[in-house]
Amino acid sequence: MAVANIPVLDISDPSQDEVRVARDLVEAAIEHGFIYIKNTGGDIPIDAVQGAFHLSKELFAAPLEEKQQCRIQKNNKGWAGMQYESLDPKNQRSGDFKETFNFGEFASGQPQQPIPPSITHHTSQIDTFYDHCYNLTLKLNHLLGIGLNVNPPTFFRDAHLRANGASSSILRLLYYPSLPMTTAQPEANVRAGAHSDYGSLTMLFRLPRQPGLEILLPSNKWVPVPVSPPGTGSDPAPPILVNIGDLLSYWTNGLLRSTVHRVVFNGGENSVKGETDTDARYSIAYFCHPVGTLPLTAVPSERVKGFKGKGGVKEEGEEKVLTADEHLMMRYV
Ligand SMILES: O=C(O)CCC(=O)C(=O)O
Ligand SMILES: [Fe+2]
Repeated sequence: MAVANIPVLDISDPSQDEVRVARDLVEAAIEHGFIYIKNTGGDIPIDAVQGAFHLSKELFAAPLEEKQQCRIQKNNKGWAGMQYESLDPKNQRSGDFKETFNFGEFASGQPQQPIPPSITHHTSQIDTFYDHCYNLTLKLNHLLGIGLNVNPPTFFRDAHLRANGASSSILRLLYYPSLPMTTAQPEANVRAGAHSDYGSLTMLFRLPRQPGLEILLPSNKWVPVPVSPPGTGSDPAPPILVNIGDLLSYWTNGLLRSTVHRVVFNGGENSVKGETDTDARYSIAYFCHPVGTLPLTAVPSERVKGFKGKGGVKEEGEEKVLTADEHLMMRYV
């Protein structure tokens, strides 16, 4: 059965040539919009990832009232219950079969939002994990700058630096309960409806043998994205899946691809060999956004400027330049 042919890169191996890795990253971002980053603990310690999954299980197992006290707000932070979100409302009859909890950035080690009391003893762990994700996305943004020959190569990295202002970046825990036998109607077959992500980059952590994610190919065919692609089976953790979001695609005139994806119940015709787990599924996403007030001016890269794809930033003087937050607001409506 066909699976997504997404390249696996090792960006934490110091013996690798940085420019070469950066170019491979850019080519994968152009062709697939998705890239696997080998996870050998070099950038994010393996026990930090495992710890985040344990914490996630504790959080979703907390009493309903505790989670309801933290309901998601307009600022996109907090808990959303089953079928609250519908990522593909045109094609879905019911909401996504999932619960989510969104963490915004902490300030001085403290959450800026209500946290279920059951997990308050883990707040510093959440803060640390958020920071690991933030730092890895800075590294990825730097590599994209190098790979696209942006002048200066720190252009994208600087656009995401906390020191330059607040961003809408979110660390999201996701819990997809197993499907009760009695609800096996076709419309219940969606854990997360078809969508593309809004920000610049997303990093996704998954658990071994917990498949379900699919991407839509340019040929309009859905293919599964294996959790552990060839070459990663003996790594201490599955690779981190990185994908390009709508903002970065817009900013690069469509050169970098923001690929539509969804999460389905496994066991269907698209299931990956050896990945047929039917339990509840947990995943963790970090949605990276630039500094909110940052104007999305033309990327100083010949390759980006020379690419005439769909949409894209306006030439100076042509139209109002959007800020990162204005771009996000447009995506919300
Ligand atoms: O859970 C997953 O595998 C993907 C989730 C996702 O695409 C999202 O939350 O944007
Ligand atoms: Fe997504």
